[in-house]
Amino acid sequence: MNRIEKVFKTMKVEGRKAFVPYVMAGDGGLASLKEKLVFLQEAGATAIEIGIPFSDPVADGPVIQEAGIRALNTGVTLQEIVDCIREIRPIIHIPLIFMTYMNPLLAYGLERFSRDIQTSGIDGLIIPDLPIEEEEIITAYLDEVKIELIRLVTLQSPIERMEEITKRGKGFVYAVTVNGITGTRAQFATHLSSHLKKIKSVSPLPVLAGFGISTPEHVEEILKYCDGVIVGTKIIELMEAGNYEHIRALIDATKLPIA
Ligand SMILES: O=P(O)(O)OC[C@@H](O)[C@@H](O)c1c[nH]c2ccccc12
Repeated sequence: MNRIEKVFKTMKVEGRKAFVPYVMAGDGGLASLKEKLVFLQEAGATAIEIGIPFSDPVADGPVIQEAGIRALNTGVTLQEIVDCIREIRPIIHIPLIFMTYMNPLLAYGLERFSRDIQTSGIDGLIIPDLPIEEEEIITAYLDEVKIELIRLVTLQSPIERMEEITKRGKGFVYAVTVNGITGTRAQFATHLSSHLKKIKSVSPLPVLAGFGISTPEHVEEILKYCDGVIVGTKIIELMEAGNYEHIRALIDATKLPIA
C-alpha cells in the first residue's frame, strides 16, 4: 500500500482532517528544501506537495510564478530535485507529492521519470495540465511503480465527470475551489459548500480542497465539507516572511472540532 493510501486510511479511522502545504523546489536554493520539509512535517502536515519549477506555469498566480522564477534562476534541474528527495526521504515519513506540468516530464522521459521518482521516495504526482482523457500516456508507468496520480475536479466539472475522475486511483481527489489560477482569495463562491458535498457524495476517495485558502477561518469552514485542504500561495508567502507561527496556526486549524 502506498504511503498516501495508508495515511488517509488512518486519518479516516481517527476522524482527522488533512493539511497539505505546497513548496517550490529550488526556491531559496535546493538546499533549503530539506529544512522546509522537516519544518512542515514537524508542524503537522499530512503530506507535502513539492512544485517542480517550470517556465510556463499556466495555472499559477503571481506568487507561485515568482517562486518558480527564483528556483529556475538558481539553475536547478529536475534530476537534482529527484536526487535531493532521495537524500531527504529517510527523515521524512509523510507522503511527498510532486506537482508539475507535463512539459518537464516529457523532456525527462515519462518512463525514466516514473522509475526515478519511485526510487527517490515520491508517493504521488499532480499534473494540472494532464486531463484524464490523456493520462494513459503516463499512468501505465506510474501504475508499475505504485505512484498515485492525483486528479483534479474543477468548479465546472459536471457530476458525470466527477464520477469518472473519482473512480480512478487510490490517493485523493483535488477539488479546485475557484475558477482560475492559484493565489489567496478573500472569499469563495457561495456554492462551494454544495459543490464539495456533491464531490464527496460520488467520490470513493478522500476529497481535498485547494486554491485560495489562506486563513484558519477558511480552513475551518472548508473542512466542514471535505477531508482536507491544500495551501500553496499562503505557505510560500509566510515562509518568505519567516512567519512560521502563522503556518502552525493554519495547520492547527485542521485539528479543531468540526462544527
Ligand atoms: O496557491 P493556492 O491558491 O493555495 O492553491 C494551492 C496550489 O498552490 C497548489 O496546489 C498548486 C501549485 N501549483 C499548482 C498548479 C495547478 C494546481 C494546483 C497547484
